[in-house]
Amino acid sequence: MRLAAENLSAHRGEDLIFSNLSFHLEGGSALLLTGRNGSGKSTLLKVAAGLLKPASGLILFWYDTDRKAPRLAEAAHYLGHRNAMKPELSVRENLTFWKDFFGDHEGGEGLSVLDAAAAVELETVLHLPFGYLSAGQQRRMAFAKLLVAYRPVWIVDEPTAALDTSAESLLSNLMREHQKAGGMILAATHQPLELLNVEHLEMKGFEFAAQEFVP
Ligand SMILES: Nc1ncnc2c1ncn2[C@@H]1O[C@H](COP(=O)(O)OP(=O)(O)OP(=O)(O)O)[C@@H](O)[C@H]1O
Repeated sequence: MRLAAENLSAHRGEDLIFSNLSFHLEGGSALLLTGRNGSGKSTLLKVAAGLLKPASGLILFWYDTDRKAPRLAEAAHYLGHRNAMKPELSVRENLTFWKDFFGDHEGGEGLSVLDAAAAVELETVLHLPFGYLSAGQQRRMAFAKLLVAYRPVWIVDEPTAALDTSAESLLSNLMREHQKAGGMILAATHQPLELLNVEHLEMKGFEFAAQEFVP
């Protein structure tokens, strides 16, 4: 498994947020994006997840040496700032929806809804409307969405924001387990995540990008 980003640049509105970024990742490794607020971390993750079109460059993903995915997004889960759960549906209904909607990607199998909830230590609140959970419980449950359907790549934006230290280490541990099973992680964070085989990329923001841009 291999990922290559070549000369990526992206705009938000009129502003060039980053330019000519390149990185390479192998299965089991992680790219950790750091940088001040507004420096472009979420923008880069959205480009990787196929939610924003880059102004230039490409992201390519290979399952093995000679088989390329049509798009990285098809092999990836994306967990953004928002949890993407319906507040009025129960936790079980939300996770069941996502499990059916995503289905498993080749190469692995997602956990059952109960096992995924147990993995984030919330199996006792499956019957509650998602909207009743605390902010930290909601974030943990949103993370369980990554577990119910298999994807080799996890793209996660501030996955542990608003979490207490024990939940932070719980999710870090689940991310390391994903890496040990050969998975890849792209993460933006202000907290230390303690992932394995980490490449760091510090985002600098658009003032810097404008100086660097070579169209
Ligand atoms: N829809 C938009 N239109 C115009 N500008 C935008 C839009 N969305 C974001 N931006 C700008 O793009 C820049 C990069 O934002 P981005 O969310 O990628 O930063 P970030 O590094 O993830 O920040 P944070 O650490 O606060 O999450 C910011 O200056 C932001 O104001």
